[in-house]
Amino acid sequence: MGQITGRIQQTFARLKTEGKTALIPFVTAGDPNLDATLPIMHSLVSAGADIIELGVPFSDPMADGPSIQLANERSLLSGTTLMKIFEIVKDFRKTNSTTPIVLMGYLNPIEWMGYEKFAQLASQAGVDGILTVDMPPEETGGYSEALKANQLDPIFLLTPTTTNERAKIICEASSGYVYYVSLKGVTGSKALDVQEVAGKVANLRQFTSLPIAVGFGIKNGETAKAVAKISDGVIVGSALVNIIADNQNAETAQIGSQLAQLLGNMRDQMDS
Ligand SMILES: O=P(O)(O)OC[C@@H](O)[C@@H](O)c1c[nH]c2ccccc12
Repeated sequence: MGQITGRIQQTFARLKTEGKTALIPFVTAGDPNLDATLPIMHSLVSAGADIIELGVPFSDPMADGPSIQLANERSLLSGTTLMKIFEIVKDFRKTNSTTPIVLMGYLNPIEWMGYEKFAQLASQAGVDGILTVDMPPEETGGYSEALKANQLDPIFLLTPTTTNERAKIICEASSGYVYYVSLKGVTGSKALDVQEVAGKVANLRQFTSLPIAVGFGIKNGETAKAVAKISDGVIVGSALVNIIADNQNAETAQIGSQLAQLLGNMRDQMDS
């Protein structure tokens, strides 16, 4: 008990020795359908993903913009549940034992299942970290404890309006990495000010030695490269989810290759 499996820590340690920044794609599990998710995950890894953020669909995803809201709808329509997501992760682990998986979502489905049962099943499936958008780190009431007891990293969000006082609390409650939200607004927003983000990330370093990954508004190789220079991880969501939407009636292999094209370009630019 209490032993950290540490796939996330190991990944960041490896990247550090390679002089690279983590590339972290987000897709909603079950989008456009349940069968597509496993091959999509493998495509993302082949294209250079270091960690996969897998969205757990929810009917009222208030932090999400239109693209990911629609992904949530497609996923729920295709019958995605937490239990089915655990099955997908289990299948993924049959051939990939190294790429960390972070489940990303809202508290409601997790509360329904109960923290302890959720944490046990997620861990058994091969999940590594949990990011619950609407869980404030100050009021974890057994949530973080249940995760940690099951070797899961609790990951929390920091935003441009987070005060230093709260940043300290959030960093202390986190393990694995912390997620810096680059701008005010919802997912899939337009412009990200790299200079401003650089200043914020530098400020956060005083509160944590954990890796700091940045998400929101990164949609091409150029921005990915710029953000990679000033952070430890580049998170890309809506740009990938838009590709899934545009190809939702295509063969899964086609979706995978389209996603790999964008992600591979980001990888190349980040590493160059
Ligand atoms: O979509 P963008 O702008 O590329 O940002 C990543 C983001 O989508 C992903 O990390 C995410 C999906 N849903 C969220 C809810 C809250 C915070 C972050 C997220």
